[in-house]
Amino acid sequence: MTLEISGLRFAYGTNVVFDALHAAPFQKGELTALIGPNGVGKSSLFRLMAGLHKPAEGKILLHGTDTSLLPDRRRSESIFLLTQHTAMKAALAVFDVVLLAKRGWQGGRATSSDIAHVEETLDLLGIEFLSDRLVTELSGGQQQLVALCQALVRNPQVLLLDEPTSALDLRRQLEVLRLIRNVTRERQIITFAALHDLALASRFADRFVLLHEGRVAVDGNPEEVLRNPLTGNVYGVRLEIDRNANGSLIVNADLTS
Ligand SMILES: Nc1ncnc2c1ncn2[C@@H]1O[C@H](COP(=O)(O)OP(=O)(O)OP(=O)(O)O)[C@@H](O)[C@H]1O
Repeated sequence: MTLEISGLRFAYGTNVVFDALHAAPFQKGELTALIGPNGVGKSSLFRLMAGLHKPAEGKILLHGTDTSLLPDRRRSESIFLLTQHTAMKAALAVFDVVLLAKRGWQGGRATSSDIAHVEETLDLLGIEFLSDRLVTELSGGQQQLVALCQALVRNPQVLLLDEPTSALDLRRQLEVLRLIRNVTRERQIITFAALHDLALASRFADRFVLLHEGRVAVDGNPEEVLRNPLTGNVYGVRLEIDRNANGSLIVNADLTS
């Protein structure tokens, strides 16, 4: 199974965000970090992939099927988008919002297997102790973990995570990205995460895709992309890349002017 993007053109009115965007196919079991400066189009690309926007031209193909032709229900079962600003406005318990996500479009009562799956997923993210708390009364980071739980419990084929660690503390950022990478491999999901912390992203992503001026500017494994001189140029910084004793990449960024 692959996801392919070809000849994608998309604009908000006269603001052209993508102009003939192409990317090499994305494979199942791979975590891709979607990177680029603010406003480059990461969230817009996610919304296009999730079918919330329609491209003016071009296609997004999942298993060779144009995703814009999939019925809404099929598309929402296959592709899950976790947005940056997940609204947790209903005064429902954590367990119930995750169960609602699990049930999705199905009517009727929750089965014992649904309940077991919700419990397992809360446990996987280490937030089973929040089960009975109202989501409206959680911290920003706790809400982000609940939203991730909603994503994982759905078992999508494509997982789109828009800045999934932005509200998390240092340890949680590492734990959550490790979990996302492991789940991606074990369940053979095609996962994308929009991330701004390139050093953190390089520790867990298989592939970096850097967006710039409506296209893919650099694409490759994290080290290749970070060492490509274009990457620093796109961000308007001088980048120096090193490795620490554990083999993790160190990313030093300096202003060029
Ligand atoms: N609903 C909208 N209507 C009009 N323009 C929009 C809308 N959403 C985004 N844009 C514009 O489209 C461009 C891409 O925005 P997008 O949110 O996709 O960028 P991003 O890479 O996700 O940014 P960030 O890193 O800041 O989250 C920006 O110029 C933005 O101002």
